[in-house]
Amino acid sequence: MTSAAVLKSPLAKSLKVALIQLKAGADKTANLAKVTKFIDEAVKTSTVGALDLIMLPECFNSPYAVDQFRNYAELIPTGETTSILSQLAKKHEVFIIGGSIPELDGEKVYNTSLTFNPKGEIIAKHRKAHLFDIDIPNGITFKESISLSGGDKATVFKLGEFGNVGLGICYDIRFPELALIASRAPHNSFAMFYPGAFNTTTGPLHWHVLARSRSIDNEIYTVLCSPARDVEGGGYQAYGHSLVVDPYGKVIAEAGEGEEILFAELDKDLLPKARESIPVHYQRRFDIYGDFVGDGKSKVSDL
Ligand SMILES: O=C(O)CCC(=O)C(=O)O
Repeated sequence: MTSAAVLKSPLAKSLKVALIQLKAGADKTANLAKVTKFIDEAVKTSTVGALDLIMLPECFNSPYAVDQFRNYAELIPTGETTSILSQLAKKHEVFIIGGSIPELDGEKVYNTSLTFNPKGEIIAKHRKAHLFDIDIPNGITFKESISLSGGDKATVFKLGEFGNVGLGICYDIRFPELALIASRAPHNSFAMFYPGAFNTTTGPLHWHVLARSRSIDNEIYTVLCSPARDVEGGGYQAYGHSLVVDPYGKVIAEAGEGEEILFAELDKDLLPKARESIPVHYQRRFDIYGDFVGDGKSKVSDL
């Protein structure tokens, strides 16, 4: 570890974010109108000053249901959701991490997250790589692979002047490798963003622990945006609790269970402080456990 390395933050400028924790129903037009309303409101009511980035939850334009994904799936970039998010990013001159939507590509459907820059251009596209196939007796059974295909790359991209970030979707957070790839050289990301819809069984068990673990493992920010709980709607019950965790692993912002806009500021100076005081970032022993990033074998999207 050199002091020069410690002083250089991968986050060049503090980042002001809003997470939109909304409830999506069966009516896609209503879902998209709600997104527009919430984004307008976030810009107007921000408690952290002018926003740099707005994030949406997983599956914000459709129900989260394996028998519904194909009905709501859109082509990218020609579909209506892509077009609406692009216009909103441009109108408000912010980055938008567009949660995720079902994407149609040939015969396949993916769970896909797009990021737009303040000009409304797509700068990242992540297809959920790890599909949520679980079976917890007396808890929850879900099998995304019935109707979805998995992506085949880790996603890391440049968030303009702020620096690099990594992107995963929900169940992807359980696989620490994506965050490790993003946070290590040559990518040196300052944060992982995960739109996610945990549920009322695995949410209380793992949501906070996983977010804090990704932050502590890599000394980065971890940002999770969930749909709101939908008790009356009766379908899949999202956990809520959208979350921002700092590079020490401390929760700095957390939503409740209902619809809400959560604001947070990612302080650029905290990240090098965390790495300086607990220098695990510089103490890794790839000579002992191998180096799947350094050996060039990881598949990462182009920046
Ligand atoms: O990992 C979990 O417990 C929940 C994952 C999930 O809901 C998803 O991948 O959409």
